[in-house]
Amino acid sequence: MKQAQPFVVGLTGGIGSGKSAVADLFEAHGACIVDTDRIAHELTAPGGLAMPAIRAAFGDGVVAPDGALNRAAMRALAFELADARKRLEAILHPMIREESGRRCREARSPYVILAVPLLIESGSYRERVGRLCVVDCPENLQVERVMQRSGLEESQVRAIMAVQASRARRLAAADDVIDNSGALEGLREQVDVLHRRYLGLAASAGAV
Ligand SMILES: CC(C)(COP(=O)(O)OP(=O)(O)OC[C@H]1O[C@@H](n2cnc3c(N)ncnc32)[C@H](O)[C@@H]1O)[C@@H](O)C(=O)NCCC(=O)NCCS
Ligand SMILES: Nc1ncnc2c1ncn2[C@@H]1O[C@H](COP(=O)(O)OP(=O)(O)OP(=O)(O)O)[C@@H](O)[C@H]1O
Repeated sequence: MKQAQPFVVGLTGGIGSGKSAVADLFEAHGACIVDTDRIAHELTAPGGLAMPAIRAAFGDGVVAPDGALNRAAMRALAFELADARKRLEAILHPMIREESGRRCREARSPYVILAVPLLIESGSYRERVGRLCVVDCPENLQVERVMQRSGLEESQVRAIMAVQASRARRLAAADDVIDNSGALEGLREQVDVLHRRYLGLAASAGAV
């Protein structure tokens, strides 16, 4: 008999909005998490499947001595030159799509959280999800939190935000919105409510 597929909930939000913090809370409820940022990092780790193509496209300057992607060098290229970003995405995105699809199919929880920063921007992910959950906070908080976490300058964070969907566009596409404009503790209760909702949706969809 064919194995039922888990119900897929797409989780998105701008850089630093709090997707990882939210995903951790869903995981604590037993949901499988498929995180495309994590897959992108795996593909670009030492020996990563994407590294030969990245080296061929951009040269040794974007490769660290251990063979991993030199993320700072690549970031400088990708968020300053649209053409470089497109070439990087053309290498990574098909690999990320394939691997995230495989992980979703193999997930064995009633619903799976598919965390994708560029979900709104990408039609192929929207087709894949049964529900779209957006983590939202004001842009100045995104900037503040990313600067604190990564040591990037404000202009660097804003350059990344400039190539992402706007807050308004994300909110317009959302089925569910998690407000992360307050303290981290405020997330738990919102995730509890959504967890129950997603269990119900998964059951009606006939997922495992
Ligand atoms: C340019 C790179 C090397 C910079 O690495 P860095 O360690 O600084 O960032 P990291 O990968 O952890 O991503 C952090 C955040 O940046 C944003 N971001 C990353 N890539 C992109 C992109 N192509 N377009 C818009 N925003 C992006 C997302 O919000 C993401 O959560 C890296 O982001 C990358 O390889 N990007 C291309 C792959 C991609 O599109 N990843 C997004 C997930 S599908
Ligand atoms: N409500 C909050 N209050 C204070 N700090 C927060 C809050 N939510 C998230 N953070 C912090 O902000 C940073 C970004 O959060 P998180 O990594 O969850 O976002 P993200 O959307 O996954 O980011 P990215 O797009 O860069 O992967 C982290 O350092 C996190 O600990």
